[in-house]
Amino acid sequence: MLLGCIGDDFTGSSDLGNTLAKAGMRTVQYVGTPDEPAPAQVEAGIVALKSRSIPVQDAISQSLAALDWLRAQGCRQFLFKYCSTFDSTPEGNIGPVAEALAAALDARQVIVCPAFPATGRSIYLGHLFVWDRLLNESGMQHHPLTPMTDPDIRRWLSRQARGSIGHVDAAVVRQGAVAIRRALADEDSRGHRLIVTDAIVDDDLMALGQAAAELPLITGGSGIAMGLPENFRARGELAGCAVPWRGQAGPAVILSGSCSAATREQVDRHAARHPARALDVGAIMAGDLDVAEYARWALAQDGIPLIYSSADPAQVSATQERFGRERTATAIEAFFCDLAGALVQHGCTRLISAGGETSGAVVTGLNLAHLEIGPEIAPGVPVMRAGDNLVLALKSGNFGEVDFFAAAARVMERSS
Ligand SMILES: Nc1ncnc2c1ncn2[C@@H]1O[C@H](COP(=O)(O)OP(=O)(O)OP(=O)(O)O)[C@@H](O)[C@H]1O
Ligand SMILES: O=C(O)[C@@H](O)C(=O)CO
Repeated sequence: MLLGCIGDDFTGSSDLGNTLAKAGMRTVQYVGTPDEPAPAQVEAGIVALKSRSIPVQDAISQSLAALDWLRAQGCRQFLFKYCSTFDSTPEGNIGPVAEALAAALDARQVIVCPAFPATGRSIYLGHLFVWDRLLNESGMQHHPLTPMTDPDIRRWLSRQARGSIGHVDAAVVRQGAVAIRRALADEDSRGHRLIVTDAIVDDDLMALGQAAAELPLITGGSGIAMGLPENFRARGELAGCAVPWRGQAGPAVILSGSCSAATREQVDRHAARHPARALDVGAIMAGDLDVAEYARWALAQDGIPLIYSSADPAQVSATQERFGRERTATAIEAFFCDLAGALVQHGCTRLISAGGETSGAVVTGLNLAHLEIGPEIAPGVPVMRAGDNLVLALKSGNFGEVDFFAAAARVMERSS
């Protein structure tokens, strides 16, 4: 294994898998840190954790355990993948995990770059934009678990990190890899270990990737991985032949727990054309919803059934005030976890899930060890094979066009 990656959630890890596989690396996503060695042909391994919204110390220890395993597989370069909207709280977990990984690897000049231009995320003068909106005006200020209220990534990160934060701005990034390397070294000599780098378009990310060829640790969204495969290719280290992909027919079901603006639109569009049931969160909290009945309902439908808890910010706030933020999230996720298990047990072969935490719960309910990366459905969302008769699509909250769910079901059937 050449490149060892640690993802702080499951959809984000599949987003990264998509980028690396498209760029020609043989990539496997692992569900948590494996107990066994990886097969020799894996070139990029992604250990998907569910560490974005857990206590800081737990996120650090899980990430360090993942790092140990990746090192034991022979990796020489490591990537910590977090959200392109920098989802985190003033306490963490991005800064503390990045610093712990850097300390373990004795890494300096650690790039911090959540940019992902294909989905509208760019960084200019340290500020994160989602299309033409600053992060804190993009809808992310209403996120149920990690409301993002500050668009200045340097300032937000400095609240989480022990060390000071450096910055390489767009004017330097535009000059290419040599200038970036020089600027990273300058920031390092000023004592900054974590260094936010601007990136507006894919070319910026390719230049950053080239500049990072010899760096042990890189952190960011999936965009920062775009330029890395080329470094391994240039050294003649990639096998270079694609792994064949087989599509999957059979019953498809959608589970959506994301409350993002994009997902809510996708839910509305899909529900207007296909069977759909909204979950009553109060009934989940009271333990009154029968998972088996929902699974039976879904598998008896024509079309592509959708079961969702997705709700608008006012409903989410009201629910959280009534039941508590953590308790609500945990109960909804537990419901989706059990429902995913029941659906697959009774014949679902194409399972689509929306939301990172939700997808973490779904994958946990399926007891999977690893996922093979397949074709792209939308920027940042691949199909993944999870066994002989099961494929998954794990959609990050804000990704995908308005008809994403139907498109996903179609791409899942396709062989390449
Ligand atoms: N109706 C609701 N009321 C309150 N909380 C909800 C409701 N529906 C879902 N949730 C919780 O909100 C959280 C949504 O997070 P999730 O990561 O699944 O989506 P997302 O943040 O939009 O996706 P991503 O992390 O991929 O951007 C989950 O913990 C989920 O359980
Ligand atoms: O980077 C992103 O936006 C996604 O891969 C993600 O992590 C959302 O959970």
